[in-house]
Amino acid sequence: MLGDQAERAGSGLDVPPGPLPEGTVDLRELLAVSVLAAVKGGEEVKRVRESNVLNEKAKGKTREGAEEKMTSGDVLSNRKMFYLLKNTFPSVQINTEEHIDPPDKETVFWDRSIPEDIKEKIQPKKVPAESVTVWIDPLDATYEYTEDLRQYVTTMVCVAVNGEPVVGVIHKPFSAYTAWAMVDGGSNVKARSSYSERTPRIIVSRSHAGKVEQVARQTFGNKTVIIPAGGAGYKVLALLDVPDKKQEKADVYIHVTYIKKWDICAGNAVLKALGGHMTTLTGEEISYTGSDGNEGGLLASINVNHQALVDKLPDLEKASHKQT
Ligand SMILES: Nc1ncnc2c1ncn2[C@@H]1O[C@H](COP(=O)(O)O)[C@@H](OP(=O)(O)O)[C@H]1O
Ligand SMILES: [Mg+2]
Repeated sequence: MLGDQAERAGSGLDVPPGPLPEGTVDLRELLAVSVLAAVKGGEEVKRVRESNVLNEKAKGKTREGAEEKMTSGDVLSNRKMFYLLKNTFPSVQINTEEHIDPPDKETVFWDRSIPEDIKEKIQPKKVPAESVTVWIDPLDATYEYTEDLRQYVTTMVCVAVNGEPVVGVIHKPFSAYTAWAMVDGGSNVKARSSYSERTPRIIVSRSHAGKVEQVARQTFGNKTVIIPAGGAGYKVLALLDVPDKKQEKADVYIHVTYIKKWDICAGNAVLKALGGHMTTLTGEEISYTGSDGNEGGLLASINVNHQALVDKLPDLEKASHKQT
């Protein structure tokens, strides 16, 4: 099935097809290459997991003291995704989670094919190359990946224009599923038909939870259903209509600790394209340019009153301080 999907996404070439025009980039082409990059990265992620040789390493610690891990899945996916995008759009700023080792350069190029569904739904749209920032997460839910909890794992690409998330791709390598969306363009994924606003099921981190569980209960009531899950990509997909048996469903996604922009940009773009919202806990938009960190926590929702949720969340923040 992944084979079909890779075919639909186009394929990589090992020789350059000739330069694209400089100075401007076409967001539709960026979307097509982002889908291809997420699929190709996903193939590496899957291959390494199936080999059972992860070469797991500690990368450091989060501010909260959780161990940050890195595996061959992260490194090899990163190389594929980064060079596919960099070789196709050399003048675009690309920010990626993992370190790139220039001697390890990969010769992989886009074959210029745009998948039919993208051609049908999206019109070409040129923007200045310098206004674009691409964010790559070569393996979201690394922690769960090392525990062989494959359902949580995604690869993601996001394209921001002047800091606004505009194109998002979230790919599940182990389910051969890809969601993509472009703000004011189109998408291959949609919102569910209904959401529970009064008693929302809240999806939260299982490995970087902070105090999110206690405070969510204090804010939304003791009966609130809390779903702990890995991966920011997975948690955004939980808010949407995703045809994957292993995908849980939720009404709101909340994250209270620090998080990096490559973890959240693609989900933010997808939600925004579908009329949803991803903001800090105080309702501010997140700018996907400059620094790679997001300090204000995360609140993501779609087809519910996002502002009403924001208005409840100061309580959540106060409650979190009381708990210490
Ligand atoms: N406090 C924190 N500091 C740094 N990264 C964090 C973090 N909380 C979450 N993340 C990152 O955000 C992603 C989703 O987290 P979670 O699964 O806990 O919801 C994971 O990305 P990666 O797996 O890509 O590293 C995780 O490492
Ligand atoms: Mg990652």
